[in-house]
Amino acid sequence: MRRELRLDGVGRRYGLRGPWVLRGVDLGVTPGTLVRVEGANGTGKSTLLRLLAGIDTPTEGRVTGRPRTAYVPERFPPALPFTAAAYLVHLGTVHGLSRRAAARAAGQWLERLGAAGHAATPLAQLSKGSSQKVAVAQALLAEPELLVLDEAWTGLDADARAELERAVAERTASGGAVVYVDHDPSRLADAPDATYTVRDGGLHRRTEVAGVSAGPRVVVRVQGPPVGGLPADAVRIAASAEESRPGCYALTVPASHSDVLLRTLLTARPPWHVVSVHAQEGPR
Ligand SMILES: Nc1ncnc2c1ncn2[C@@H]1O[C@H](COP(=O)(O)OP(=O)(O)OP(=O)(O)O)[C@@H](O)[C@H]1O
Repeated sequence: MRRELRLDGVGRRYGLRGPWVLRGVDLGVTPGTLVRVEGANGTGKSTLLRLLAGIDTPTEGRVTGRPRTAYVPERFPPALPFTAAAYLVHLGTVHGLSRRAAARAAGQWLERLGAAGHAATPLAQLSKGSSQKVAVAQALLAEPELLVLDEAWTGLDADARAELERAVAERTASGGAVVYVDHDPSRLADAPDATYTVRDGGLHRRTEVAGVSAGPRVVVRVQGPPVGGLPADAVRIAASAEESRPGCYALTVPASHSDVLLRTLLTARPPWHVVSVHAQEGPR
């Protein structure tokens, strides 16, 4: 993702005389950031996400800077005459992958989400949870620049929920943006770069109270080359980095992002040495 996706003066209402669900919304989604959207039921969160995902257009206002976008809808339409794998390959080619690359990515995502055994199952016969895994896989297949997740964790088992959190961290680490809604306040807690509440048709940015944070964090101590600094992807993932002496850092990261941070450091050129990994203790 090279530039910001922007909503300027965006409004949406359904029908010619329907009430405005959203009005005067200005929002920039910056590359490499995670954005959470909150709000009471029926306030317009899904409406906003559909506009961000580009599957709906505003009644008024402008959307500019659209990157390659993928979307996991609140409700996934499974009644299509495809097996899970055939559906994913088809969508992968729609996203611009070759058939071979799409088949490989489909296999990898079904495996990561614990649904490899359902590759040959017709979509209509999938359980709700497996169907949700396919919905998630179709969005991740082509490594989108912007990933929009509307309650995408709902219905997933614990392993798949953790895998989706890792996938979110991977997207932002590689410079993409992720926007999500989730009913669970602890979902990716501490990880968002910005949180917005949809209220009275408008978008209100939440400012964090200093020192108060909701989710578990991990401190990773690493050692690398004394000059040159941390790999750029690691800087993007870490919530904070303290250099104690040249090349020695203590990185604090939301627990959901620790795997991706470790992988980034260990696969860097040259690789970084991980000295210790432990849960952050005490008040923050
Ligand atoms: N396709 C549509 N046609 C008509 N009205 C719609 C449509 N989609 C949403 N609405 C209305 O717009 C308002 C906001 O709905 P939306 O689904 O965006 O809210 P939400 O915050 O995502 O709700 P929830 O938390 O219940 O999922 C609601 O009053 C809803 O009935």
